[in-house]
Amino acid sequence: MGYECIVIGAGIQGSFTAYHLAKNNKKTLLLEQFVLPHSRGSSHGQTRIIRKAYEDDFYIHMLEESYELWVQLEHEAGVKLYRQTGLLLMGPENAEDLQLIKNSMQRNKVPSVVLERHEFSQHIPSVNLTSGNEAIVETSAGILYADRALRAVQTVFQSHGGEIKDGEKVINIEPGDVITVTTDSGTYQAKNLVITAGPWAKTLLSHTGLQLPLKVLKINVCYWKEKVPGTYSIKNRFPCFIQLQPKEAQHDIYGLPSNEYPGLMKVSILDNNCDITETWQASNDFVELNLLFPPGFSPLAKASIWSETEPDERDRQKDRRDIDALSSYISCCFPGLVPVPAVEESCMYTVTPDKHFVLDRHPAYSNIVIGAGFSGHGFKFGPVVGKVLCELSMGQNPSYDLSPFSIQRFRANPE
Ligand SMILES: Cc1cc2nc3c(=O)[nH]c(=O)nc-3n(C[C@H](O)[C@H](O)[C@H](O)COP(=O)(O)OP(=O)(O)OC[C@H]3O[C@@H](n4cnc5c(N)ncnc54)[C@H](O)[C@@H]3O)c2cc1C
Ligand SMILES: O=C(O)[C@@H]1CCCCN1
Repeated sequence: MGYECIVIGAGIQGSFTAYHLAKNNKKTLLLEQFVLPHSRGSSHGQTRIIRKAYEDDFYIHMLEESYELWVQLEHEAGVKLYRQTGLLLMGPENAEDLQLIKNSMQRNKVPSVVLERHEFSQHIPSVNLTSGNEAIVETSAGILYADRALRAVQTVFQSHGGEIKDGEKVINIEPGDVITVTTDSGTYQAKNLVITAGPWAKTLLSHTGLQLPLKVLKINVCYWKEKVPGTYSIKNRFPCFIQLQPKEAQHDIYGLPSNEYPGLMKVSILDNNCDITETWQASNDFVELNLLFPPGFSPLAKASIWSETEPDERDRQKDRRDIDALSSYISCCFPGLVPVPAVEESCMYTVTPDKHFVLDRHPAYSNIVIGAGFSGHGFKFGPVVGKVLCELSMGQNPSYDLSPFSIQRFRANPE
């Protein structure tokens, strides 16, 4: 029995693609290697940030629709998926990335409030603003309930006639006018295929003869205990935050208000778009990042903050340098937290050299569509990513200019 479309990978991107296909009356099969729900890819966990604080207008435009589609899913599934908390963005005055974000927010009329240094502690008493930093709050940002969202989108997909087969790993793909997909327990055929395999994208694409510059990084996700429970909680109206660091630090820090584990706040590290591109060609085991801290922080010279990993072997990676860097930051700026992580979890980023996604057709097979390389910031875009991958798969013109997300951009001499 053939399908109009098979989607490989039931993370947030594949699930939303399948959802849109089924809503367009396409007979769709969603294949997932693990039994659902699982925590071995990139879409698990209770929360993700949704924000419009981006440097690029195209992300902000996509997010405008994404917010609407999240609300639509809330109505369809009858569950609450979004909670407005605001996003506190802190960074060195006149830092280029902060200025670019501020400018694009202003250009796109993203609701925000500048917190002057003298009024900062009155509004956010539990955070020490680093000297020489400025702060801005994006008021409409918030959190998405990730696990709940994944369940909701899969349920609505099934209610539109979509079929999910979990616990079935795809082991081969034979391209053609009719594509044959072989799993460890069956063979399926379809006119179209969408590959949204997260950290396993490289392995799956190799069956189609395509190599993309994707790196899989293991991320330590840490939760820190509040000295006084509730200090940084959603109930106390504490926002999500992103701390931009000086360029030389090559990593930024972010956090979400305490919510999922009562009394514990999630604070982790993110890279700040610097030198991953430069180290791309290096065949070392780590992405080399030079860490440099603002005054008061313990300097760590030329440390590797994230381990590159094989997605099936991430638990073997035990690098802790990012945790040391976080402890220093927390001691300095979040005095209400115990600077030793209470819970450590892990997740994976699949990053492209420029941190923009891959949303494109396969260069050799136009009936194979690829969604990959979400580079640690793709969850919030799920509804729109699913929509454009569905449009590409149905042979329609996509609703957005997808040139920032093209495969062509990785070619040494793009035509
Ligand atoms: C710690 C962390 C924090 C993040 N924070 C944010 C945030 O605040 N805001 C935000 O917007 N984004 C955030 N992200 C990014 C976001 O979560 C990811 O971009 C997104 O979840 C990627 O989804 P995906 O569907 O591409 O991948 P995945 O969720 O990994 O899904 C891919 C699926 O494909 C399946 N698969 C792979 N190979 C096969 C095969 N051979 N056969 C069958 N199935 C297969 C996998 O098992 C997996 O379920 C964060 C990510 C991490 C790790
Ligand atoms: O996509 C986001 O908004 C977050 C920012 C912090 C790092 C993880 N991703």
